Amino acid sequence: MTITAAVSGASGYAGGEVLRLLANHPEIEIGAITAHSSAGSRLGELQPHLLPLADREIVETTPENLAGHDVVFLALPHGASAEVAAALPEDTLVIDAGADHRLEDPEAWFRFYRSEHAGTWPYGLPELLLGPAEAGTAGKQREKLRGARRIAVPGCYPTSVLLALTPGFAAGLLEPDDVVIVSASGTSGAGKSVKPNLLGSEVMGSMSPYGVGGGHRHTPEMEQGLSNAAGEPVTVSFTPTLAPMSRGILTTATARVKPRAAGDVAATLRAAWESAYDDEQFVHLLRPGQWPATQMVAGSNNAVIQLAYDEHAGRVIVSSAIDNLTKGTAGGAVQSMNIALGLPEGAGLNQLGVAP
Ligand SMILES: NC(=O)C1=CN([C@@H]2O[C@H](COP(=O)(O)OP(=O)(O)OC[C@H]3O[C@@H](n4cnc5c(N)ncnc54)[C@H](OP(=O)(O)O)[C@@H]3O)[C@@H](O)[C@H]2O)C=CC1
Ligand SMILES: CC(=O)N[C@@H](CCC(=O)OP(=O)(O)O)C(=O)O
Repeated sequence: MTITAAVSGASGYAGGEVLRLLANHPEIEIGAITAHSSAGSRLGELQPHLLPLADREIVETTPENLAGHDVVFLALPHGASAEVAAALPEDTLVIDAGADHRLEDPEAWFRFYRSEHAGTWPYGLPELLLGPAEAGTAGKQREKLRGARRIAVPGCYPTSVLLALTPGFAAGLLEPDDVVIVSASGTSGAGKSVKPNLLGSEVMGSMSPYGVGGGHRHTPEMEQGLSNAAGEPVTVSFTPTLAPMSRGILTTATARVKPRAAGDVAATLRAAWESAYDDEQFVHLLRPGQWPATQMVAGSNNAVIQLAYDEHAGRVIVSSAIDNLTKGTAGGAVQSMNIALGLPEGAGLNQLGVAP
């Protein structure tokens, strides 16, 4: 039986990437392609790389146009998806790439988004460790996605950070109050609309931080996933930076190691990350000494991770690289769809990185 999928926000970066992946998905037929101000245009005018879909018409994002599909992907600005989703039948699989349904705590939502919380949906990060290994609750998020009909895809920075740090927290090896994270993102993370700080002349050959001082809205999403894994509240200091590249996130996260990780600390740390990801097809712990680079994963659903123990400072340093539009958005969305529908988890996601 053919599975039909509608994609909203199809003129944008996230929606375009969902379409790129679905065009190669063996089980999916692409149905309605919707957006807003570009409704009435041909997809080829806005997404010229999606050659097989170039003649398809973009229509307005309305419940009527999204009706009648098995799956609906929402890649809309924050605040727009809750209303659209509420008008869709409960048995339609709705996968939201936006932030509206990611957070469990309405107060944290209000603090960072200044609007009413729309609710919490199962979080679309299948490899996420759910709790401390010692408490015997350390299943993974994929179990919560099987059969789900509403899924909230993580933010791109939280994907890179949670994959990097949850193994250490779930294993009880890291102090919860001394976590420092710096991530560099490609400019596509900010979406397609024109912003002065994203003009080529501002970005090319230059890097700068933004959202400095704990203000970035992904902070509570990171703390939510890390606290659940640790079984105790985790506080992070997160600073994003903008890098002169179109795609990719490189995260460097450091945390103080608990005294209980005595003995060969480096080996204890590595064993925790190995056991978390040994069986994963998309999350790869690199060979010792090899460090992540965004090119390794460009256009692919893979995440690459490496860690080192800094004995002098008593800290673990974890580096992760993802493609913000693939594993960080559309790839995570398609992977979650596969799990929800009982398809092979990697269907349509076998692309490798394109380095150099
Ligand atoms: N870029 C990234 O790396 C990531 C993005 N996301 C999330 O995905 C979502 C889309 O982001 P991104 O693709 O980057 O953004 P873009 O600005 O590139 O695209 C936004 C899309 O939303 C459509 N749109 C705008 N306003 C409305 C509206 N009122 N009703 C319906 N559609 C509307 C636009 O249509 P039109 O052009 O026709 O007006 C366009 O298709 C956001 O929630 C973002 O947070 C999540 C993770 C990573
Ligand atoms: C470079 C850049 O600007 N990145 C975006 C994050 C993109 C993303 O994942 O965000 P959502 O939570 O909106 O889905 C930002 O910092 O706002």
